[in-house]
Amino acid sequence: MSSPTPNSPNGIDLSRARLGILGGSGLYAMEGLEDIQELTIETPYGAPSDALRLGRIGDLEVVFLARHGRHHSHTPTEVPYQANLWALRSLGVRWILSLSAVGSLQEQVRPLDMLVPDQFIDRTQQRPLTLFGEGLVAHVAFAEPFCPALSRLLGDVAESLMPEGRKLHRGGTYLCMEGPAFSTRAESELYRSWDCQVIGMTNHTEARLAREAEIAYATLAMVTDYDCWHQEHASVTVEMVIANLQANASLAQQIVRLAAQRVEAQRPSSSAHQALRHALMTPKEHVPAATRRKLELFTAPYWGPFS
Ligand SMILES: CSC[C@H]1O[C@H](OP(=O)(O)O)[C@H](O)[C@@H]1O
Ligand SMILES: Nc1ncnc2[nH]cnc12
Repeated sequence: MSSPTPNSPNGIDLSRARLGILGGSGLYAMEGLEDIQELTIETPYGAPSDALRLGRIGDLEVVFLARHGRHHSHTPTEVPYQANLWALRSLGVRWILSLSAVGSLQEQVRPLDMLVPDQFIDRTQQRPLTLFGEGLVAHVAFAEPFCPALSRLLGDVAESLMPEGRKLHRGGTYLCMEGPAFSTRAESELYRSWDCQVIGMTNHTEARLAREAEIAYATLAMVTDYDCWHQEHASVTVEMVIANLQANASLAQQIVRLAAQRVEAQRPSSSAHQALRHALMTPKEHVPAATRRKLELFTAPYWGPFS
């Protein structure tokens, strides 16, 4: 492992780390990304959602990936989350900004507002639970599922750019549902009674695997609808989501560009960067060779290279 530097107080060298941007519904490309190379990467978990686009914002190297694919071909269940996270980490990504469409579960969180969540409730049923297994058990901490420093940076940038009359909400619980159908009214009311602020279908799975991949993760949730609970607003449709996303698209791109500049300047360290330090349960000599090889990307900082 590299020795500690002022940029890496927890012992990880962040001076050359890259920023990953995961684009969600309606966000299939990143404006302002320069010198783009398209990378087709095979991973131990199969192919990622699409080619990864490596480029630059200022002096920061940035990797963009459309989580549903650039033509929106993967359902929230089908997104190859494990492959996406492996591919990003293999390219040296240590921070992820996730851009996502969400429905609002609370009156004060209005369509066209944005929210930087700090918690999740997971209601998915058919998602990968881990990057590990096959003879190597890992239990990472996930009480704080989002990186506080990266979320603060993102919230500060978003707040500074929000137009009059639209609000940036800091904190709140993102309810992650399986989909692809939207919720029933009874479900929507249940999640409201749990004091969830927003609902989506992708971010919990991604954040959990990002933690295992030791990548700091923060979300810019773009509110597109009031789901189906609001008496005075029509229930969510894809048409409604896309219309409101389009209305927010250039603002979202602006927020990401400015956030990337701040990441470049601050290179924030995160406890996520050391999530595996006390999480690897299986003694390395008891891990099957094929699994050691498959998971070397994640274990090498602790166990050294596997030859
Ligand atoms: C098109 S509405 C439902 C769809 O939108 C959200 O996608 P993402 O999180 O990738 O922005 C939601 O999670 C659903 O996948
Ligand atoms: N109401 C909603 N439910 C789930 N995912 C969404 N994405 C955008 N709006 C949503």
